[in-house]
Amino acid sequence: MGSVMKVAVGNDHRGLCVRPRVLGLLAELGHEVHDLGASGPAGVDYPDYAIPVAEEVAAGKADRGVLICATGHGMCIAANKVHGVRAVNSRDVIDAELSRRHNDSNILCLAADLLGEDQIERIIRAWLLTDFEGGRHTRRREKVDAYEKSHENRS
Ligand SMILES: O=C(CO)[C@H](O)[C@H](O)COP(=O)(O)O
Repeated sequence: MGSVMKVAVGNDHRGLCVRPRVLGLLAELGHEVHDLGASGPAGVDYPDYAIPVAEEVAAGKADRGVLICATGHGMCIAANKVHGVRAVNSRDVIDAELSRRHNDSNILCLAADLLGEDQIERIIRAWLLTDFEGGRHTRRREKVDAYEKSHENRS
């Protein structure tokens, strides 16, 4: 059992099918969930969900974020535009764990079209429980942070 976190969650219409399972899992694990996802089947645009979740994480209002669309790609691209976000699109448990251990990922994107619900649950459980290793990985993360900071005010 890991520590209790605030987790912001977003989905578009294609992530709607797995939304109940994801929200239920996070609640079952005892996390504080902020649901920012689409609640109906009408076609929507993933940036409208990825960016609010990413902004919550970047502002420290949420510890982590989970985003779901058909492939995970659009959510991941949009979330990574927000400074301070390290979003990854994970397809398996090892991949998700490595993104925590080496990259300190703070948003997990998932592909509702390509992953079964059981696999999504396994990935989320592992990702939430895995810590950043620090050490040499901190130096590398800091280089990314420094680049981001030096470009903050450029248009
Ligand atoms: O995966 C996605 C973005 O990466 C979207 O969920 C997907 O592109 C939506 O497609 P459509 O409008 O055809 O339902």
